[in-house]
Amino acid sequence: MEKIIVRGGRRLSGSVKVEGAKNAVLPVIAASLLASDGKSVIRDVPTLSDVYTINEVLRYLNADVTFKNNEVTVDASRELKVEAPFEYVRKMRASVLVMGSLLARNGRARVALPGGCAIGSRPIDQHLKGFEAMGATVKVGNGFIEAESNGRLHGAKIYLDFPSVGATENIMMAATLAQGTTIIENVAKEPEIVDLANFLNKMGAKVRGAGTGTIRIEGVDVLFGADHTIIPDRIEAGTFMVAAAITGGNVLVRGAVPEHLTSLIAKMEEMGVMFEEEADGLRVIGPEKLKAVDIKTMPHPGFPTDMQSQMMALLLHANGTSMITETVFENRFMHVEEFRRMNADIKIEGRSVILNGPCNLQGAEVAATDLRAAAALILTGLVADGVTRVTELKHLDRGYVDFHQKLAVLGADIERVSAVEETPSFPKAFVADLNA
Ligand SMILES: CC(=O)N[C@H]1[C@@H](OP(=O)(O)OP(=O)(O)OC[C@H]2O[C@@H](n3ccc(=O)[nH]c3=O)[C@H](O)[C@@H]2O)O[C@H](CO)[C@@H](O)[C@@H]1O
Ligand SMILES: C=C(OP(=O)(O)O)C(=O)O
Repeated sequence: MEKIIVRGGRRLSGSVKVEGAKNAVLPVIAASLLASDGKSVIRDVPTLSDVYTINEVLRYLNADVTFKNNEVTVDASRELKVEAPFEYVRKMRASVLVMGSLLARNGRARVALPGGCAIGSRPIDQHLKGFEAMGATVKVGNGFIEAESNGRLHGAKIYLDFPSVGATENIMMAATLAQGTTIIENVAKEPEIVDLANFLNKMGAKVRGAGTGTIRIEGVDVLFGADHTIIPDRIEAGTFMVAAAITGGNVLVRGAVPEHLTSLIAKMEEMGVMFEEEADGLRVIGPEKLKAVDIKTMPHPGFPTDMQSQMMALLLHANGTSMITETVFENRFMHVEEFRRMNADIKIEGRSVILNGPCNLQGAEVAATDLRAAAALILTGLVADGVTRVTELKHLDRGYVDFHQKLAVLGADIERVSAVEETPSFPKAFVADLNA
């Protein structure tokens, strides 16, 4: 088992480069399965364990995939298999995103039921409702969901009960090859949805309205491989914005797109953090004293749930009482107990957390409960008194490339070691192109 060891007390300065977005690249790779002709080239792909997993899923399905120098190429022109087994879905829930493409290409898809995870039960009923509206029959049994259509899917009018990111993506992908027009209402508006729509349109699809509440897709007969560069990761950018702010530092987050980060910037400004837009990114200047604020997570353009735990770390260090309300996931407060181990004054009340800062944060051995919690605990370690040891780094490696090394370059006292010897080691994500 590996650990990240942080010694608190350093102000961060310098610049850090943001990778391509995990939550954009996973659906884009899944969408590349729709091309029965030509190769897709996907650029700025981060070396994350989730990317290796989705590549494995595509290979299992009979696509030809390479991953080198942050570039994924996919040739899905051969006949595809229809099944994504549990071993992949268990590792990464986003494996269910191949379902829309497979159903559209093959008329059949069989994907292991994802089950719950550390942040909630995460059903996929809205994805399935969309497939059914387009003419598929959906059956659930023996741990699998199977969707089948008698011939080609047809266009439909679909209203999502909640603007689910995954359901919007899966239905969009399925609708690209359907006969006729599909209109999806109350869709997710995240920048990753727009990135997926842009990729699909480069493949020959006709998708309009991505980024608004209604998406309209005119089905086409065939899609082709396309060349696409993934948008920068707004959650990684946000995590480094918090790292700068919590240490009272001055950091240029290169590649950060301010329009993707409006709600986070607004909240951090309320806390006293200063921002300067520069040609290649966003400069973040932390104040001497941070002010407490209240936060409620919401679908985009509301405050992102994927920044909730990192902001909790920042608010533990702010002056006053704050409340964080989580409305997107039912159980995304597992990290609260770990923060308590670091002497945080924090309590859960229903879907909210109340915290009183500034806490006299103390280094401790803590375990990451999910990927953003991993980052948040490390951020807390940057200002805690003494040494913080963070374990369960498999979560971190799903979403951050070389996180400790990037922080070290900014001046943090941080290292990653194997737990037994506590000697330096390299994370999986640092080993270039495991799949080459
Ligand atoms: C790979 C990826 O892009 N992951 C992101 C995606 O996850 P994901 O696509 O899983 O998130 P959704 O937007 O679908 O889920 C949001 C909420 O809707 C519920 N729901 C969803 C679908 C459904 O059919 N039924 C249902 O009830 C979920 O349980 C959850 O409570 O968006 C989340 C919300 O911004 C982010 O936290 C994740 O980082
Ligand atoms: C919850 C997240 O991802 P996933 O949906 O892949 O679990 C995340 O990126 O914070």
